Amino acid sequence: MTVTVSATGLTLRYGGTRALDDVSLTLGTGVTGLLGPNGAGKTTLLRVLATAVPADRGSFTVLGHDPGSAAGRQELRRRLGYLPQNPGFHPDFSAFEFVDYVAILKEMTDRGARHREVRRVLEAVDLSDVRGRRMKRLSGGMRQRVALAAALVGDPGFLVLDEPTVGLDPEQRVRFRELIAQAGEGRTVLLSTHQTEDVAMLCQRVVVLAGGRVRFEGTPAELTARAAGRVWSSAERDPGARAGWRTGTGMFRNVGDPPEGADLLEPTLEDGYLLTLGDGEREAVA
Ligand SMILES: Nc1ncnc2c1ncn2[C@@H]1O[C@H](COP(=O)(O)OP(=O)(O)OP(=O)(O)O)[C@@H](O)[C@H]1O
Repeated sequence: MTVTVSATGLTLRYGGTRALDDVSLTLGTGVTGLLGPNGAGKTTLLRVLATAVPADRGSFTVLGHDPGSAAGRQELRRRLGYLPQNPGFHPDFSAFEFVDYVAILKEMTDRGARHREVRRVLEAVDLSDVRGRRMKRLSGGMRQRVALAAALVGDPGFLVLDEPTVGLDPEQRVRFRELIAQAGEGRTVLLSTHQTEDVAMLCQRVVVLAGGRVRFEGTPAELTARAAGRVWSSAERDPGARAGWRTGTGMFRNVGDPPEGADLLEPTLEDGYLLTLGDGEREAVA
């Protein structure tokens, strides 16, 4: 993997809360998923990497740019696309006006070139037909796509997406996956999500964060492999299971340390994720 983003010892406190606690990681081109329970520090990490908030300690570089200096920060921001958790929309802006507004903030001063770029990114997210429609009249899924289009303005090398698929219906979610996969070709994309399925379907790499610390960094297959031999079927909930539930077949699916001779099942990425978290943390999983 050619490293494009590298972070060392990132630490950030909010009062008594350590939102990030000595986080080190590396990213390469392609899509990396960031998983973690509520309050794990995902949004904080994305905000730090997007230079929206400085870390108390630690350092990082993005595409060779070090935000430690004003010049490095500016270069980094020029190469960055950021879709925050709650992008603020002016409800009366049209989709075109919203993306154009972001393009102006991204220093695109030539009106003609800027408008061509706005049309290009709206086309990329399949919204050319509704570009004149007011934001307040777009569906939630369309609004998310407008926000993605805005993040894609200027062809950024590093794309940071904070829970981009939240609130989307299954069809929109799949459509969004297509767009993110396309965006990940030749770019570094880091997206946070609570959907282990998004990670299994989309990501080449995955980072698990809990309590502000990195608990896992690797491929989705490696995270899934953590649950190999640790998922089994039984007629009743196995008391030794860390998690267990009756599935649609009527049988229980148990995750944990199986008894002798258990009827083992194929693990999923979600199983590997659950086993990576501690007991208290697992309860916090959304
Ligand atoms: N501005 C802030 N002021 C005080 N505490 C904060 C602030 N932002 C985050 N925190 C705290 O830092 C910790 C990490 O929060 P963060 O939002 O990064 O987690 P998250 O993994 O994104 O959670 P979620 O999945 O719920 O969005 C939490 O304990 C949170 O309450």
